[in-house]
Amino acid sequence: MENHNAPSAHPFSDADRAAVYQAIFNRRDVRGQFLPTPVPDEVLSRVLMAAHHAPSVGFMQPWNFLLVRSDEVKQRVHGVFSAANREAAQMFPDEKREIYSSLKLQGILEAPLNLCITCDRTRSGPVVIGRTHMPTMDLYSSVCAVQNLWLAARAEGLGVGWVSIFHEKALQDALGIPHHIVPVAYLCIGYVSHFKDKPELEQAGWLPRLPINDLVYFEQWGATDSAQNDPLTAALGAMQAAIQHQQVFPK
Ligand SMILES: Cc1cc2c(cc1C)N(C[C@H](O)[C@H](O)[C@H](O)COP(=O)(O)O)c1[nH]c(=O)[nH]c(=O)c1N2
Repeated sequence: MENHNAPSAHPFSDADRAAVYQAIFNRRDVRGQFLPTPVPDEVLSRVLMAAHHAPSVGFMQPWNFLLVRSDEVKQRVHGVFSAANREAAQMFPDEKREIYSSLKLQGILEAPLNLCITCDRTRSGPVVIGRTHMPTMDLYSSVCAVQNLWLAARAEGLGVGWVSIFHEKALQDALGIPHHIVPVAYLCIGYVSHFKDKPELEQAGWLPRLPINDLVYFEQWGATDSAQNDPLTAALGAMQAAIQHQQVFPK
């Protein structure tokens, strides 16, 4: 993993670079392995600050961070999840419904900390640099904050699980969020007994990880390198196989 071609101004050592990839490749969506150990404020302040340093369209910073620690509020949110989850199960075809119902899809009550990351779509007025023609960019900015927090949390040894099985209005009401503020992500956060090696949905046979070479196009939509002789295609294929066999980016 040595970076022989790094320009001289490259600020990361090989070890630092490897640590970034380690956080990315060993991050997991955690639903079931939470420990009750509280998250110290020093650690929490670091992951929240990482979220606050995410990119945002027009530097809009449309996020807020609503921390939930009380059992009473968690129970309310869990009720909102349960109602939506019962409806969700009915939406899947018969052959998938049984697996769906067996999946654990949240750790709201077990995680010592819950966090709702929101998007205030009005934050810097109606005209925002970069959002003039694609209005959803503010929502994507809040998602960038989620991902920053998720990776920082992994580096801290904290598990994060994203729960999105809610009626939006019911979640807003449970948390006292005004209806013009979008609850982008409801996250369950805490130390964990272990991180799984693979996504739980992959392990459960729900879906496999897609081959990256089916997703990379050249010059025009849909144009994969079907001859498989492009060096990038070869490198990506080899890397995906190695990751699948845990040969690179070990924990
Ligand atoms: C926008 C969004 C929304 C959700 C999720 C993720 C994202 C990005 N995920 C987690 C998701 O299932 C998980 O990321 C994938 O299965 C891949 O697994 P890893 O995150 O790599 O462990 C998720 N998981 C879950 O158990 N309940 C949920 O409601 C959701 N919702």
